[in-house]
Amino acid sequence: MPASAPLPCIALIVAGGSGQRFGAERPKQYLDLLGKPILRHTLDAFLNHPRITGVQVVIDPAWRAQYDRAVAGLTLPEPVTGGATRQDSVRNGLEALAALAAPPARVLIHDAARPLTDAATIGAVIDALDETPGAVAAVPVADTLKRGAQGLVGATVDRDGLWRAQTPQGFRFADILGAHRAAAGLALTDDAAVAEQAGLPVRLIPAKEDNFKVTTPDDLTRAARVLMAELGDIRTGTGFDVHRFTEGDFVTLCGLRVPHDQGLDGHSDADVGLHALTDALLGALAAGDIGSHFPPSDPRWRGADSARFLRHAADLVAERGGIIAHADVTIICERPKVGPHRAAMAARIADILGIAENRVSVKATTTERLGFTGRGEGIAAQAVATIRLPG
Ligand SMILES: Nc1ccn([C@@H]2O[C@H](COP(=O)(O)OP(=O)(O)OP(=O)(O)O)[C@@H](O)[C@H]2O)c(=O)n1
Ligand SMILES: C[C@](O)(CO)[C@H](O)COP(=O)(O)O
Repeated sequence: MPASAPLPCIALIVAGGSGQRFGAERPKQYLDLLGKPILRHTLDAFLNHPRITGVQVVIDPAWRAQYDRAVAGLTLPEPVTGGATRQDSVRNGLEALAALAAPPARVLIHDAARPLTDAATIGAVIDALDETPGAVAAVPVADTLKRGAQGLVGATVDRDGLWRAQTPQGFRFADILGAHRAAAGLALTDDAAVAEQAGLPVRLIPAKEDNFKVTTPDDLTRAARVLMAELGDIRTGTGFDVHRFTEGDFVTLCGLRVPHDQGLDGHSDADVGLHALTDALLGALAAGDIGSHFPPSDPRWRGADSARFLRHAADLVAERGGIIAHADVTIICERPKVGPHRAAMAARIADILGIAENRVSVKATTTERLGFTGRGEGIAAQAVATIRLPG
């Protein structure tokens, strides 16, 4: 039997508040969080969710220009005008959805001021609607609760069974529309309370602490910290190396034996490219330089294959739980010509580092016959590497 199509589910994003507790010059949902308005973070979370079939935003038209900035580039239905309270704004949004030619079967009501909602929570709230008319994302209370009285502890409140309600709060559409209509005039701070008034069962969906509501400036700082931690600790290192020419008939460059009428002088195989890149990775890790890991005074490294040095640096990144995002090496010499070997060199580096070839670049330049490389006295190389460590 073919599986039935998922029921349409609209995300109703309420962004009609004025953010009095935040106290900014504009409502908090229009403030930037790491360069993007809070509202846009929220919208992206729902627009990118495969189970959400549409998004309707509720706003205060006084802030229309800010709204337009936040949704630039998106195709959304015209926003609905909010009301004096969150409850009014939600009801206005539901009425607008009810007026559609095809109202949705389900609705997820969500605060614009919760920009860090994860896909799993959205999915879990939607899934719960198969069994119950309502579902609310929530976090169990973990702290001991006190009721205050004139700055003193008046009483300790039993926290057993207590949860902190978040959004999204999901409902079967006809149920919550009726419940909101019936609750008009009451002062209820969330839609689960509206459903409760109507006697609708609402399931608690364990959610994440990171799905907090931006209410004060401290919350905005916290949200930026959470996003930065998700990005991880991104670092860039640079490396530079030089080896002089000596007698010989090949040079080793970026792990490849390149025929030439001279060789390169060095304790190891004198691979300037791999040495510069090893230093770039060590630099990104703030873990010293190639000389401190492989001292030239140590006979073990005489004539060594420099791939070993580079692999060691890559292993150090992996030991820290990191990844190598890219590596870029520039070889500086008049001769030999590097161009014909560039692709093979990049492939060799990618192989040593265990990363995709499209994350490695090998370039070459001359110095217009200027300086020691220009006079053909040796080869220099510089490298840049970017790594990402866990945040
Ligand atoms: N009249 C209102 C009040 C609130 N909201 C929205 O409801 C969500 C949660 O409300 P809250 O955090 O209380 O926002 P504000 O009312 O803006 O804040 P404050 O209470 O500090 O003024 C927010 O996304 C807010 O924009 C709304 O759409 N219409
Ligand atoms: C809906 C809500 O986000 C659930 O925690 C909350 O009720 C919003 O309003 P509040 O004024 O910040 O309580």
